[in-house]
This record gives sequence, C-alpha cells and structure tokens, in this order.
Amino acid sequence: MRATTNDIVAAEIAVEQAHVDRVYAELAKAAERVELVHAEGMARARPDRPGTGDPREEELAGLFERDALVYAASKRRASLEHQHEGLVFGRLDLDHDGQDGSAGNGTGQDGAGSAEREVRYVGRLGVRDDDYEPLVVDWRAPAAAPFYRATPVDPLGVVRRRVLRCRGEQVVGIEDDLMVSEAPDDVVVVGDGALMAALTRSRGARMRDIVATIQRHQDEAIRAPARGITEITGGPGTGKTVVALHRAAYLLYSDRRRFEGGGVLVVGPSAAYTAYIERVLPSLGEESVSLRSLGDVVAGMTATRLDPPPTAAVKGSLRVRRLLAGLAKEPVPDAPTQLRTFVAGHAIRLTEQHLRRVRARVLRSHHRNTSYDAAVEALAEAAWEQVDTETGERADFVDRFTDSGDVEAFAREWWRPVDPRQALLWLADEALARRLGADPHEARLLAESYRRALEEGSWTAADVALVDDLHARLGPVVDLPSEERGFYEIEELEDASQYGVAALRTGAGLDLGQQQQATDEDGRPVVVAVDPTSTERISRDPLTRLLAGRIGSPEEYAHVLVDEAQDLSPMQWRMLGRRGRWASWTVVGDLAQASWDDLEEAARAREEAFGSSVRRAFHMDINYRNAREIFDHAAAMVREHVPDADIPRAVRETGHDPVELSVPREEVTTAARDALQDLLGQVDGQVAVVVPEVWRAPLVGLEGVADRVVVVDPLSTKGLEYDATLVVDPDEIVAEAAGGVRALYVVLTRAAHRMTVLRPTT
Ligand SMILES: Nc1ncnc2c1ncn2[C@@H]1O[C@H](COP(=O)(O)OP(=O)(O)OP(=O)(O)O)[C@@H](O)[C@H]1O
Repeated sequence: MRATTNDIVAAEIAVEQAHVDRVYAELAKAAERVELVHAEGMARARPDRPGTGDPREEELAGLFERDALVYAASKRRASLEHQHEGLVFGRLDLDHDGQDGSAGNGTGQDGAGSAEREVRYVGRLGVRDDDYEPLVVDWRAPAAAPFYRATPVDPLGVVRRRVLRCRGEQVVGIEDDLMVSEAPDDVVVVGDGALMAALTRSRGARMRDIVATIQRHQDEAIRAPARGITEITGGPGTGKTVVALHRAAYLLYSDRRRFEGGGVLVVGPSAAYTAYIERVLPSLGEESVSLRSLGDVVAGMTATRLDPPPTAAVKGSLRVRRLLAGLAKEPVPDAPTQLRTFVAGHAIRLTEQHLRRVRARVLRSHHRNTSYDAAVEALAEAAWEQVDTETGERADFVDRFTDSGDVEAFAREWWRPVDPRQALLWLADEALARRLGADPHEARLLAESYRRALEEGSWTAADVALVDDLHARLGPVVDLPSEERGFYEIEELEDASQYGVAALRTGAGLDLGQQQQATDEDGRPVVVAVDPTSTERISRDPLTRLLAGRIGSPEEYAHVLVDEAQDLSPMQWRMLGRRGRWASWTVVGDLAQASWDDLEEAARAREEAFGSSVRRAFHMDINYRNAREIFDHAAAMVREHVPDADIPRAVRETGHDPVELSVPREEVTTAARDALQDLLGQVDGQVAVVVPEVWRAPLVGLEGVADRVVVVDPLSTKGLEYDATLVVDPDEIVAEAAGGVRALYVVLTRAAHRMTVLRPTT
C-alpha cells in the first residue's frame, strides 16, 4: 500500500469531485437541449385539421422531420441516461515534454499547477463546455488512447493515470498508476492501482464493462482496424469476450454510418451467456447491436435445448448436408401421385414416374418454394408430350393447361410450399433418413431426436443451423393470396397425421385449456388449427409450437462477432457465413476449451465463411478472472491431457487454494450443502454449483439455499464466471461431455475467488 493518509485521499477526491460536478452540470444542460429537440420534433406535423384523417403534403414532410428529430433525441437521451453512472472514470496528467503527440485535445487546465502539464479526463462519452472545450473525452477517441496505452516503459507523455470510482455522481475512490519512476513533487499517487482493485471486487451476476481498466494489449485488439478478420485467442479468463465487446463499441464509434446502418451481430454459445453479457454494450452506450445465442440466430426460431453429444455430432457435421439436399427434393407427404384430366379435348395422364421426372427437372434449376409457376410450366410440357402433335398448337395447349381449374387444384396440392422446419421433422421417419443416405446409426439418432421434438414441441440449438440450410435450399415460403391463406395453413398442418396426430379441427373460440385437452377417442392428440381470422393462438400443442411464426431469410450484417468460436459446428459456421458474406469479423476462442470433436472439419467450414479476407491475430496471455491458486489447479489438470493447451498467467493471488473433498456417494448431497454454505460465507457474489446430468436431480434443490446460488450444467457455464464455484463429480463431467477434459477445464476456470471440488468415492 502506498503511504497516503486519509486526508490526502479526501483532498484528491474533492479535486476530482469538483470536475465531475462540472461535467454533470453540462450534462444537465445537454439533457434540457435534448428535451427541447424532442418537443420541437413532436410539434412538427401536428395537423391543423385534427380529425379529418387527411394530412396535407407539408404535414407529411413534417411527419418525417418529426420522426428524425424524435429518433435522434431519444437516442441521445438513452445514451445520456445509460452512461450517467460512472460517466467520468479516468484522468491523465500528461507532461508535454514527453512524446504524446496529441496536445490540443486536452480537457482542462493544469490541475496541479505546472505550466507544461495537461490534465485530460476520459469518460463514457465526450462532453464539452459552453466554449466547446472538452471536459471529458470519449474513451474511444484517439485522445483517450494514452489512457490505455501508456506503460512505465513507454509512458506516451503520461505522468499519472488515475481511475475514478464513482457511485452515481459521487466520486468514492481513486486508484493511481504512476508511469514515471518517481512522482514529481506536485503529483500525489493514491491506491494500489486500478486493475488489482477492479479484479479483487465481487463479480455479481452480470458481466461489467472494463472501460476504466482496459490494458494496453487489450486496447490494441479493441482498436484494430475494422477490415477483414480479427482473431482473438487466449486461455480462460484472459478477457477475450470483454475485449471483443469493447471492440464492437469501438467499431460503432469509429464508423457509425457503416456499422450502425449495416448492423453488428454478436453471437455467443447460449441464452445464459447472452443474458450474462447483455448489459456490457448498453453500458458503453451502444444499443444497436444484435445479440444472439447460437440457438437464436435464425429469425422465427428459438432453440431451447441441446442435443446429446452423439446427436449433436451428426447434426453439426457437413455430412448432414446430403440428407438436407435429399429432404429439399422429397415430395410432400400425402401429395397426389398422379394427374388425370382433360385439356383442350385431350386426355392427360401424368403418372408417378412422370411427376418424379418433372419435379427433378424443376428442382435442378429452381428453389422449390419459389418455383410454382415453373412447376406448372414443366407439367404442361410433360402433358404436351402426350398430345398428338398433329392435332394442335403447342402454345395454345400450354395456355389452356395452365388455366385449367383441375390443373391448378392439383398443382397447389402437389407443389405445396414446404416450411424448412417441417421438412426437417420428416427425419422422424428413420426409413426416410436411411433412404436419403444416412447410415443406420445416424438415422436412428436423428429419428429419435425429431420424435422427441414432436413430443415436446422444442428445437435444439443444432436444429437451427439445419433449418437455415434447408431454408437456403427450399427458398422462402411465399404467401398465397390472402383469401386462400386459411386454407393453406390448415393444409400445412394436415401433415401432422404422419406424426401420430389423429385429426385436424378448426378451433376458433376454444380457449387454450380446451386445445390442450383435444384428443381423439384413442387418446391421440388432435391438432386444433385456429381460424386465421381469430386472434387466438395455440401455444401448447407441440407441433404448432415447432412451426409457430415464419422462418426469415438471413439478415446480413456489416460486422459479425463470434465468441467461443471453438465450439461452433461446421453447420453453424455455414449459418453464420450466410449472415456475414460482406462483413468484417471478430472471432474469439480457445481450442483447449472446445466441446466440438472434429476441429478440422469445423476449421474448414470456418475458412469458407471467412473467404480470402485479410487476417489479424491477437493473443491474450494474462488471466484476469481466476485467483492464481484456482487457475494453477485447472492448468495442472489440462496440461496433463492437452499438452498444447494455451495456458495464460494468472495475476492475482488470494492465499486460498481450492478445496478438494472426497465423500462416499450417498453423502454427496449433504456434503454439497455444507460446502456451499462455506462458500457463501466466503464471497459476497454469485456461487455456482456445477453438476453433471446424473447429479442434477439430487442437487437442483441447492438453488433454494440463497438467492445468489445457481445450479448449472457444465456446458452452460461456457463464457460465464462466478465469485465461487462448487464443482461436483469432475470425473462424471469428463465422462458426460463431448469435449471430455476440455469441458472440465472450462468448469474449473469459472471461479474468480474460491472453488471447492467434490469427488464422490464408491
Ligand atoms: N482490463 C481488465 N480490467 C478489469 N477486468 C478485466 C480486464 N480484462 C478482463 N477482465 C475481467 O476478467 C474476466 C474474464 O474476462 P472474459 O470473460 O472476457 O475472459 P475470456 O477470455 O472470454 O474467458 P473464457 O475463455 O474463460 O470464457 C471478466 O470478469 C472481465 O471483466
């Protein structure tokens, strides 16, 4: 601890408080201006003839202006509100005899009295006074760079870097780092350094931004040029995620037009992960990023489960594309198998073989869902071949064929649009999967999986990438003219019969309870299709839940940020590739934490998604999360099994080794409860009990012990962290997970301050 008395600290805080007060006063004025703009915007286009419902042209122009003004004002207001807390977090004392070339970007007078010294404040957003002098520099601006880049070896003109800790508008603490070997007489140095202070604090349930303590090597990755592919690698806890999120905020700041207009997509492994990180970007003032988990990337579909590893392996591998290609060409179940009709006096009979040939010909050059007209034309060609060509005109025949009511009724049935989710569910039929080329093992796993989906009405994360692939093959489901829509939706649901659903009834006027209970006399479920004009929705029927909404075409983004990239399956890489065809990418990962088996196949799919764009690599090698004692334990385990693992160096010590307990199986529940109580006594924040599937049922009740306890499965801890963890049955974690010891490595590197490992003995 540096020798500073409380009085000195209090005096320094008072100096900072005075500046912070000035900033908030300016901010209050800015907020007033925003309100004025908002009111001004709302005043535009207030019709002078209320009630006529017939706005004049100038009123319409006013409406646009109003929208633009109100939109801009609301954004600014949201940004001022979000960044109120801890708005000013840094101060630089720069000596301009030094090398910092950015003089003139200063934010204030010399607070310490020396002529060459400049004081510059850094904050979440830039604030200027009435004379347009900067009071605070936005952390992303070039003038803020020395705050992150200065080191004692390369001080960039910085004498002292100070981090201010605020509660609301109140400065409650300061931490200094001195960048020169000795402090000048007029420079007071307080605290043990901001980084250690930040890392020692309790973590809470959500990730926080690190804007006040970004380290130099992290800053280099954050501010790297936008173009191409930026890869950030490093072991557990090295700040890869948090750095990548700050990079997203930096990119938006540095080229707002491109990235806000084009969109930034951030993808992480699970919904728990997105919930964990979702506050970081808003706290940095960025609300416009699309944050998705892998099960949530495709518009219109949300996955709520994970497949067991062997099934996930089948669904994730590129081999599955052969099946998907086959599905996209399959006839719709129970579609008519022949066409018999009279056209222009000719008897036409197209048999199953004819129809198969026509279908194959159309699908060679068309997407199924957008080729209705081409299919009817091809039918007409096939029909023409049956006509005695001596007796008629081809063009006339084709016209009359396509206009025929019979033909239309047939074609609408035969060439029904296929929802990609529906096509995927056809794999519940094991024989179909076999016919399309799956081996017996794959066919069985897939059939089991889709039968379960049909029973539970829920998708897995791996299914989402398959639906996306099928959507690309089938094309979008095109709406029929509105008067026929009800008919079509009910027809779609008729396919349910093949899945053991007995009948279809329209159900306008039924409440959900009745729908839930709808069964036939054998007790088999009856799908109740709601009249499309009714506003009621069925949500409890599994098939309806699976097919709810409409699958959207891929949205394209200007930047795609992928976290935990080592876990993406090849099919998931393809799914993201469709969304980032013109994008720059930031890709974050650590192979030693991979839960995907075939890393080579995934690497190939990933290369395909990236194309030939330029690459830039950053490696992080300091672990900021785990106390050294905890990380050493995890590193020893992983070194033994994964010799080439990328092992970082942990920088913080607590003096507390992880506790290892071995207890007989029947005592695990009691021992876990006791160990949990101990941990709760030792840390203030969240404690996670990480349990493999076999221990879930006996231990899930531990969640009731305290609000800050969560019971989680190993995979769901990916990317997350807790103040303490209780790891139950590490051997079983290894046995259950696809990634084996890699999964255990993830689990053993989640605790910041304390960890207990509980091993059952037999
Ligand atoms: N410069 C920093 N200042 C303060 N905290 C930091 C800093 N860098 C990282 N951290 C903290 O370290 C912890 C780990 O960061 P993060 O989750 O980004 O690591 P990671 O490399 O993605 O980990 P993993 O691969 O294990 O998921 C977080 O609590 C983060 O806030």
